[in-house]
Amino acid sequence: MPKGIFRVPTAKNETVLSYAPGSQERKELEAQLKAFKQHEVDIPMYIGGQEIRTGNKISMHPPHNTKHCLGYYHQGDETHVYKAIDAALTAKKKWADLSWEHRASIFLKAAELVAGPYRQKLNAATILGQSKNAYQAEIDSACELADFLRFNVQYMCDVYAQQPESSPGIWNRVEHRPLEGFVFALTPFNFTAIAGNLPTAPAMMGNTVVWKPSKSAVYSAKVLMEVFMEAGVPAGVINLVYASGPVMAKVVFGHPEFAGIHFTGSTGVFQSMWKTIGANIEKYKSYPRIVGETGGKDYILAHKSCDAKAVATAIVRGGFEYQGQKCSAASRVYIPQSRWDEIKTYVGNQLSEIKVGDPEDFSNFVNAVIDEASFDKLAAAIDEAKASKEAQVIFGGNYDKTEGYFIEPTIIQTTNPKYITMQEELFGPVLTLYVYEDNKFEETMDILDSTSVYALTGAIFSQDRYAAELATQRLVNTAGNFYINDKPTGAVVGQQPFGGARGSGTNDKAGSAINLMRWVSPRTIKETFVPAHDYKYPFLG
Ligand SMILES: NC(=O)c1ccc[n+]([C@@H]2O[C@H](COP(=O)([O-])OP(=O)(O)OC[C@H]3O[C@@H](n4cnc5c(N)ncnc54)[C@H](O)[C@@H]3O)[C@@H](O)[C@H]2O)c1
Ligand SMILES: N[C@@H](CCC=O)C(=O)O
Repeated sequence: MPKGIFRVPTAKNETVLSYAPGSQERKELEAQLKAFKQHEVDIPMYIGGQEIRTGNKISMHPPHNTKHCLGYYHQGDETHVYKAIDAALTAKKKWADLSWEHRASIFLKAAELVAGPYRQKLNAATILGQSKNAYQAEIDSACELADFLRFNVQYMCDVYAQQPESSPGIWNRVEHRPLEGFVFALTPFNFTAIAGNLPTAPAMMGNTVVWKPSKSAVYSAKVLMEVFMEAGVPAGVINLVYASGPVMAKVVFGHPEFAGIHFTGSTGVFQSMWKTIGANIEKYKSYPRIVGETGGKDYILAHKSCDAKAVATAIVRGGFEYQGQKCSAASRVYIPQSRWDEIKTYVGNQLSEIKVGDPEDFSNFVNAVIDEASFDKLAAAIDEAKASKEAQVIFGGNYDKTEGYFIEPTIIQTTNPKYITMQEELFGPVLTLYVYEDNKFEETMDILDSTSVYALTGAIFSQDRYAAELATQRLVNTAGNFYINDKPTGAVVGQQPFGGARGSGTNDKAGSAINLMRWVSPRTIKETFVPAHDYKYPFLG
């Protein structure tokens, strides 16, 4: 037990390295990419500290070079999910009883490993497995992940420090117990940092975890697991399983010790899991915590007073970085008529410079989308727009899956502000734009508010302070992360706590004390120093 009231190191955001030609980090990353490509990796599951190989081997291929095989992972089944739950429950007591400062040390060490010796392994695995360019990998798998780990340690202390008042003669205190049972972490393909955060945040608070990554991000998940083990996460605290989503869901949500789910992914999957949990509610020992950050239909709204070049840059970066596969990516845009020609020219100039291709060639800004299903969905949306009377493809519109799943950055202009792609998440480099009459700014905000079920991120561009304030107020429920004169992507841990409401999730703000609070069950302890010896009220004499 601790013999001091310790202060953890103050968290600071990890510096983003430049990867400029000739830089040390670039040489290291290139060497790591080469090393990963030279031999096929064989990835086991990690359950209770054991490496589990089933022989049911699934091959992994870079989305931008589908003929290349990166290696294999061993697919599990129902029995492995049960094993992982048992391992988590077995490890639980010892882990929950470990003093918090030792848990803190483990995750602070993990952050140092991420920022140091594992940086280029994580970046290279993310570049190859998830088709991110060097900059996108760096801000995700190196910087955001290190930030999650360091800031969460600080927030853990903030949670523990929340203590009640005590009146004379008594001492009230609250302890933040981990949840009873195990936590299920279910992670998406698009951010290695999110895959690292979802199991570690509950674990940091004393929980043990069963973790299933996306099948498209197993390569980086394996490197994450190596980091956790080297940092000293004990056997059974985080168990990495690759079984299909529905198989995982059946076993996990049917288990009486299921204590909570930490999910990031699509809205449809989240809603179906919530229904299953609801249907099973009588099976559980406690009411499970359901934390999910899900889809978005994120917007840019430009006012007639906007800085046109800044809007154009926000469209290009916010819409097309990482192929628009950020939940925060700008995917619907509202532009006033009087500024459209100017903005369109700037967008066109920037897009004409952008190269699409393999992320291992550092000059490519846009790389491949994650898989064939995503490619086909995006290609179909583009074709539909080309054929529609309400829409036209004004930039891009080409696609090709010969070598990898490449979609050209595409802008659809529509005359219908409720056109299908103004409403539904596509999750790719396809953005839809509507030009409104300058005097319909307020009406356009009402349309924006009622067009989509999502409320994740949004941006207003305005040099007119009254218009900026009006939009901030009028659009209050349209985004959990709202930007003024900036693109709606790129939230930084510790600076812009991230998450949305409505159909975009439970808004428990990843990388914040709000999120960590979901992984504890507080117990209030009242101690009375001199207990009463008489039952009578004073006025009874
Ligand atoms: N709001 C946020 O913070 C945030 C961040 C990143 C991604 N996202 C969202 O994630 C989505 C993209 O990620 P994705 O394609 O990996 O999402 P996804 O919903 O397809 O998958 C997420 C995880 O759920 C699993 N899964 C899929 N179907 C399942 C089922 N029927 N039962 C149980 N598990 C199942 C997947 O294997 C994966 O591990 C987008 O909708 C994006 O907006 C949101
Ligand atoms: N936090 C990231 C998005 C994560 C979702 O994919 C951003 O703000 O761009």
